[in-house]
Amino acid sequence: MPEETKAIDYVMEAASGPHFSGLRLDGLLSSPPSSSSSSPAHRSSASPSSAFADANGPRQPFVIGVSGGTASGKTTVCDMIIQQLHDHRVVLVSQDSFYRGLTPEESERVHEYNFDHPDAFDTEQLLDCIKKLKCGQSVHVPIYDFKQHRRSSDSFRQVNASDVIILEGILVFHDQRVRNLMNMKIFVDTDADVRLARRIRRDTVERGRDVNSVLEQYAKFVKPAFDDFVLPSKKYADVIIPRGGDNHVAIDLIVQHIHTKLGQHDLCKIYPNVYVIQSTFQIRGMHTLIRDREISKHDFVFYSDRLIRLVVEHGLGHLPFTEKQVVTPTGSAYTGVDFCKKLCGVSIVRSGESMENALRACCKGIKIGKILIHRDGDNGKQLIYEKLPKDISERHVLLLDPVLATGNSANQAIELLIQKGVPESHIIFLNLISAPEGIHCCCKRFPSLKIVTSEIDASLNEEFRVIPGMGEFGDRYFGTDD
Ligand SMILES: Nc1ncnc2c1ncn2[C@@H]1O[C@H](COP(=O)(O)OP(=O)(O)O)[C@@H](O)[C@H]1O
Ligand SMILES: Nc1ccn([C@@H]2O[C@H](COP(=O)(O)O)[C@@H](O)[C@H]2O)c(=O)n1
Ligand SMILES: [Mg+2]
Repeated sequence: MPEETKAIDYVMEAASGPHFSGLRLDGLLSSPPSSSSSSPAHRSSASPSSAFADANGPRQPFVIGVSGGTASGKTTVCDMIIQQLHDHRVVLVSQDSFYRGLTPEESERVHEYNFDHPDAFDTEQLLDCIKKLKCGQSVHVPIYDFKQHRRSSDSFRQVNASDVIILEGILVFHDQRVRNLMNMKIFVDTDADVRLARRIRRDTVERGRDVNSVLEQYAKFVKPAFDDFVLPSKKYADVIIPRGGDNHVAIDLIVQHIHTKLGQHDLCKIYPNVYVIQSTFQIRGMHTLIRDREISKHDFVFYSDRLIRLVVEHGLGHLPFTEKQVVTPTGSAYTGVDFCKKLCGVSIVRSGESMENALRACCKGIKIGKILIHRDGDNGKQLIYEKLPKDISERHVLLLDPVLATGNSANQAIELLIQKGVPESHIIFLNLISAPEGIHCCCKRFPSLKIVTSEIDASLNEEFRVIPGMGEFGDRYFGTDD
């Protein structure tokens, strides 16, 4: 297959194959999403907040390299990707920012300076910057002035930690050490005549050049360096985008791919029945509020309720449905689906009761049973009280508990439901946050159980409390923590 005509999905495949396995990609490697034929819900997952921390320790940002000849549309493509990744934190770092300053002699004879040679860049500084960003540190990126051919001596651009780092520039694939930091490499492939025309327009309008100097520089340095350094680095690309920013299909596919890579928590890969709701800045904002120890009780309840509602809605998406046709007021037929009727909720008392209102708000007249697991003394003995619908074995059960910590109570509750005749696969356990230990505990014992959560936290501490967690949810929600 000629390189120019490489189908985007073919190169995508290459990107997620051996290339990725060779890199540290904690939590970013994904498996294909699974969905049951009767369940319209999509597997999606983790969040901006989990880009750096997950069950297996720090998670690194996703680094994308974008290369291509001058004026091929690199910056334009990056801007489009950033726009479409609106619910993730994305930073753009340009290789141009790392142009070396010129010596006075070089400045005097600037027309003889080759800005397209790899030596024109301070690659050590670029490497240092990307390495720091990968570790979650903020960096100061130089500001380069194309009119003066120098960096600003007194100002920098502060670039903060993010989920996605995009590094763009004509020679970002030239140095192997820089390439090795990238999780995905994109080459913007635009016809040379088009590039030259764009460059003339851009450099005369934006970079203070005249047409003659642009053409001279192009013939003397830009074109030879493209042939010697830029074009040979195209072979390192995972994805080649013909026509740059005009290629909306390619950009959509790239964005989808990045979403998938960012959206997969490791535990979701290990346990295909674990679902983490798709994170947005709204969801992250709500988590930030309810985890804040200083929040008022009123706000804690308000934002918990909002989040619980989202988890419940997502959980309902995993229920089976039947096809249903209705006639609209225009007299036309609309083919849709009918909700699953054989359904009930079961809350694990007491904190699970905080989720009952959201369930009632979503499912009119739903029956809700209760399970109370009571520790009897210090000998590990537990008493279980239950009040469950009589026909529970015929129902799908939404089991409610806002925090999954060790998984012990959840396992007892699930065991009881199974004893009552509920098939394991008919139980959906809904919670706001889950500790990895709890997920392991429940999913190993009940592999057909589904878990829907809004965030997976880092771990449990020695006191078996979820970290960072949100404290005693029931006490905070019902106001008994004073
Ligand atoms: N698809 C396009 N159609 C028309 N003009 C474009 C297109 N892509 C980029 N340009 C213009 O061409 C110039 C170079 O694009 P840019 O994205 O800055 O390229 P690069 O970063 O590769 O040098 C800019 O002035 C930009 O507005
Ligand atoms: N002082 C400078 C520095 C760089 N250039 C040219 O910029 C091109 C790279 O930027 P793109 O956005 O086009 O990728 C490169 O080809 C250099 O020739 C310059 O003209 N003056
Ligand atoms: Mg550019």
